[in-house]
Amino acid sequence: MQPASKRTLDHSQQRGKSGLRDPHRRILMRIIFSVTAVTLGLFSSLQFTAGNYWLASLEAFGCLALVVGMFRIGTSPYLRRWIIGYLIPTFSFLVLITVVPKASSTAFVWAYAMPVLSYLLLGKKAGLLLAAPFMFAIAAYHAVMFGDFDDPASLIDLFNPLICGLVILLFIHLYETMRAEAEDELVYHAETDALTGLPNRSRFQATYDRTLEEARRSGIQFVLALMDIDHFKSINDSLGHDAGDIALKTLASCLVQRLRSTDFVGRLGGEEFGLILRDTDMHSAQKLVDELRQRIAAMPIFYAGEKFHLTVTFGIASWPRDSATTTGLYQSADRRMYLGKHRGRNTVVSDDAAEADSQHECQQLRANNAD
Ligand SMILES: Nc1nc2c(ncn2[C@@H]2O[C@H](COP(=O)(O)OP(=O)(O)OP(=O)(O)O)[C@@H](O)[C@H]2O)c(=O)[nH]1
Repeated sequence: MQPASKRTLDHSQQRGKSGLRDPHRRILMRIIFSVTAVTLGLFSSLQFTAGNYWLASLEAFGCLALVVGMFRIGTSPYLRRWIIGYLIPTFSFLVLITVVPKASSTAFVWAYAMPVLSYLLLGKKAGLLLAAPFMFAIAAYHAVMFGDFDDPASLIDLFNPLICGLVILLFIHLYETMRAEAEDELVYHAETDALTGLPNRSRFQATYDRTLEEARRSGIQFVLALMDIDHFKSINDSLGHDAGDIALKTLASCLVQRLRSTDFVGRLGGEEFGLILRDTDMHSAQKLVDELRQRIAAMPIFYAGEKFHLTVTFGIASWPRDSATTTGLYQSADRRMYLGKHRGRNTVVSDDAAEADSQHECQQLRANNAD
């Protein structure tokens, strides 16, 4: 079965893209923009001095666009468009200086830089799609212009740069494939709870923060549910730590199976789990969470020929009803979960009035737990 965490990732976070991660792409693009802007600025003033006014204006315009890009690239939501918008004219320019008459005879070496840049900035698939046509154009031009197919010495001269280009493309493709896989693997382990396969606390927190940002933009409400296993210590104490581990794993797959693909579940630590229920009001969430609670209570857990059951307590809070901030919402759900424990466990607490009445009970319980 696919690991639980993979099935709970939202689309925006699914991995599969290769190349550098966005923050690194932005840094690299800013450096590339600034170097190109300085170069174009210099060339523009030289062309102006030489009297080539149209070329000077074109280069000055390019320089200006890049300066704007330097400021926008850090936060622009259209990073990919900026990259493509930069690479296509740059590669076209490199093809141009290769094919214009009396240009440098070694200008074709720029073709080797194309796959490096486009793979790093766009990833494997888009990188190949963008670099290959430009490299092919340069190779075709060389074959037509300098290939004397009757002269073996000329053919060797032609094949050397062609084969070198192919080798570079092939190795960058292989390297990027392996690098992207290794990075995905690392990120997966850094964000995943090893026992249950669920997203761990840091991944949950990142998703929770992002959900709130999205909810602020869209105005669509969501519910945060915190869940804690009841008397888990006694399971460990009576049946052993392995039985406790089996219980955690069984519980994790139950949560993943029951929730919608748009919802998100993570293990926050120990026997505590967090659930983000998107596009849901408090009434529907309470119904769903209570069904979940009953399902968990009825679910048999098998260990070493033994069958046992466990129960859980939920505290739930709704955005924006209970709080408009991540911290406030979390505190609200956490407070209610503690109240549920205090009221005898195996329950779902979402009631504000009851909560207000019992603030001091909760504080007392926390103090006891701290002791
Ligand atoms: N088997 C197992 N036990 C764990 C793991 N992480 C935490 N625990 C145990 O979970 C237990 C938590 O106990 P408590 O915090 O006292 O909570 P509880 O017994 O569930 O009591 P209430 O929450 O008040 O209902 C401890 O015994 C921890 O050792 C784990 O990964 N595996």
